[in-house]
Amino acid sequence: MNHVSELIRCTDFAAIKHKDQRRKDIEATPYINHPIGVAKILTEEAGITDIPVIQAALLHDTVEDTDTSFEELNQHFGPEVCGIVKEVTDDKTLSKMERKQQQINHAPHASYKAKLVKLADKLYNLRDLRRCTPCGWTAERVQEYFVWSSKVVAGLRGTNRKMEDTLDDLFKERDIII
Ligand SMILES: Nc1nc2c(ncn2[C@@H]2O[C@H](COP(=O)(O)OP(=O)(O)O)[C@@H](OP(=O)(O)OP(=O)(O)O)[C@H]2O)c(=O)[nH]1
Ligand SMILES: [Mn+2]
Repeated sequence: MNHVSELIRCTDFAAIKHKDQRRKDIEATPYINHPIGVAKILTEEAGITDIPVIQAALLHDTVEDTDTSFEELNQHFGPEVCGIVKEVTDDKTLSKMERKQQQINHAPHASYKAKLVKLADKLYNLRDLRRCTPCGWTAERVQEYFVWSSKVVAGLRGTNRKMEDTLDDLFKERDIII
């Protein structure tokens, strides 16, 4: 199958899976805007043309946030895409604090392709936080998310200059020393 239809298949799959999910902003933006935006950062800003990386970006939150299983991803999109999504999926059996710590610990050991998806995910979410504060979040919680993200990004360095430089500007704006 050609690359365009591979990408549309992923977009369609993710849109169906995330259909009842909304972002945490006041406007309750459809959640699918996030994976599509992560894929766009990779193609438009980071210069990535590797199709499995873009597919994984489109699908990256389906297992973590919906009823999707890795078997399903493997069946529909094959082992490479499924493997990248697995690498960027938090273990939901752990507590939130443990999950956050695991992201910091695991980041340096992720594959190059998974690191690309993680960088784009963090960049999207930090820009989103800058755009507006999620419902119920205090300014302190926003700042903590920036500080935690900077620790995850520290383990992803040396992967993509463009995304790392853009992230660094966002950290500097928040007085986070990197
Ligand atoms: N900035 C922002 N984030 C929102 C919004 N709506 C949903 N999110 C999601 O919330 C997650 C960050 O919030 P947390 O409180 O840290 O995590 P939680 O959802 O597990 O409780 C991100 O998940 P994630 O993509 O899995 O990434 P991460 O948890 O690895 O950072 C992000 O995509 C929004 O309006 N603004
Ligand atoms: Mn995400």
